[in-house]
Amino acid sequence: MSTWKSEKEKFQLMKEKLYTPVVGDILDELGYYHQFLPADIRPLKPEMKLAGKAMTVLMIDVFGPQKKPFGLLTEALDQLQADEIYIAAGGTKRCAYWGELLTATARVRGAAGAVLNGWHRDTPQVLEQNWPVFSCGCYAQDSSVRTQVVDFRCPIEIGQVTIQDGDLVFGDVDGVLIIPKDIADEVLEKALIKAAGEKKVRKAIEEGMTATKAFEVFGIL
Ligand SMILES: O=C([O-])CC(=O)C(=O)O
Ligand SMILES: [Mg+2]
Repeated sequence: MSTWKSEKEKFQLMKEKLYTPVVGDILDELGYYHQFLPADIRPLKPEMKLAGKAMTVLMIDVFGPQKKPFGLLTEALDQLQADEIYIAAGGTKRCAYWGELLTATARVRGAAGAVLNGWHRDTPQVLEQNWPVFSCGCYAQDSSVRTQVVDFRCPIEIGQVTIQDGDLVFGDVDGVLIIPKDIADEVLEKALIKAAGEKKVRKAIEEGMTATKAFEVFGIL
């Protein structure tokens, strides 16, 4: 019996009660050592948080005008589902992979956010939509003559992490974690327990307990 009644409630709970450090600790505990995306993938604003299911997107470099500009980009966007996160990788980051109009398209479909192993552009127009975008930073160079989406809902890799379509994506100011779908519920239940434990440790320390004693008593740091 899980702590949440629906997927929606699960993602809400993740955003309210969990933070990436505590979930990363549980993944380590279970032997999953390579689940954090590289540290240069950051939220546009520190308070942005995202939790949802990966909708994976594969990009490549192209050079010059294309027979089908952007490749399968619009098709990928138009089949995004509620609570999914558009997560794109591939190519050598020669241009923006995301912007104002892509944000609007994904947002009105109920998608939960975007994660790019690349740049975004239209920063003020993305920020005013108040919707979580995580990227390597901003750079306005256009994509139409430099990249294409060649596939989606296929495996992708970012840094040391392999991401399958449907894996859980969890992001906050400290980074972005990929939680493999087969172990996600176990990881989240354990993380909720650890987060509650961390609160107790902090309280004990604030009331005078030494770090050594706290670790001995609670086994958490
Ligand atoms: O063309 C792009 O790379 C993205 C863009 O400007 C937008 O979404 O508005
Ligand atoms: Mg634009």
